Amino acid sequence: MTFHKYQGTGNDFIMIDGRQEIPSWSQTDIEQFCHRRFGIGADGLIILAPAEGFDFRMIYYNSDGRESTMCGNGGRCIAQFAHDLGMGNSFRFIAIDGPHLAEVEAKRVRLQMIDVPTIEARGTDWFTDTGSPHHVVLHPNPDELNIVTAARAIRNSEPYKKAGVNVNFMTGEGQNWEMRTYERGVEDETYSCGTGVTAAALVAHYSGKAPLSPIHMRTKGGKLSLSFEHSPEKGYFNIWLEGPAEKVFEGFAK
Ligand SMILES: N[C@@H](CCC[C@H](N)C(=O)O)C(=O)O
Repeated sequence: MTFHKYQGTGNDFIMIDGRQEIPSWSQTDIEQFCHRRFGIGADGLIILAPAEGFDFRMIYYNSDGRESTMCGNGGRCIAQFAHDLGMGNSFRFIAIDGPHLAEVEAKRVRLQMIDVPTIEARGTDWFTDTGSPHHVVLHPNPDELNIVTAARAIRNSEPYKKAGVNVNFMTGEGQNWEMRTYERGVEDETYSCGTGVTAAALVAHYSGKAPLSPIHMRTKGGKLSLSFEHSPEKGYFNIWLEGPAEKVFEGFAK
């Protein structure tokens, strides 16, 4: 099979052009492709497939080989992939959480995220769904945290235990924030998470610590920005995630 490798702020994906044929791989196959020692290595695998009425469909698998919910960095990378395949500069595609718009310019991609009507307080933390489920913790110094231990304790507790959750630790004020993310389905820290940045930035605004859009979020793999509008009736809407996305290499795997 021919594959392409993309990264968006260090969140990395195996990208497959499924326009002619959609591969029918097992969970074990995909887990093996994503393995960083015995495979190509990636946080996830994405298939660009045809979709009637849209430029393409995004099919996303976590590195555990299971199909999952929306991936924001994956959505930005697949738009860059579509651009590199000669499909244009702006796209309307369908993903598991619904339609998305994306705009590509000079290896930067803006992706419209789904509306987020609600953010729930969970003790002193927060929960929201930005296409994928995210638990958000305001933490004074995420850099000093043993993130795997801290995140797994939350991920494996109620109410998340069965379906899992992504866990984010963030700090900052005003328009400049930083965060670290533990991803469900990778079951480890990743360098960045687009739906996680979206969740964290919206929580920063909702909790009153970041009154203005856009919010700039530094992740382990680079900076992403989130712009949005908010009203008490609708919650968050017109949400755009922006940052770098690029092809790293392509190859052939047996
Ligand atoms: N890396 C992603 C999130 C991918 C989905 C997540 N691991 C889940 O299963 O919820 C992103 O950039 O949003």
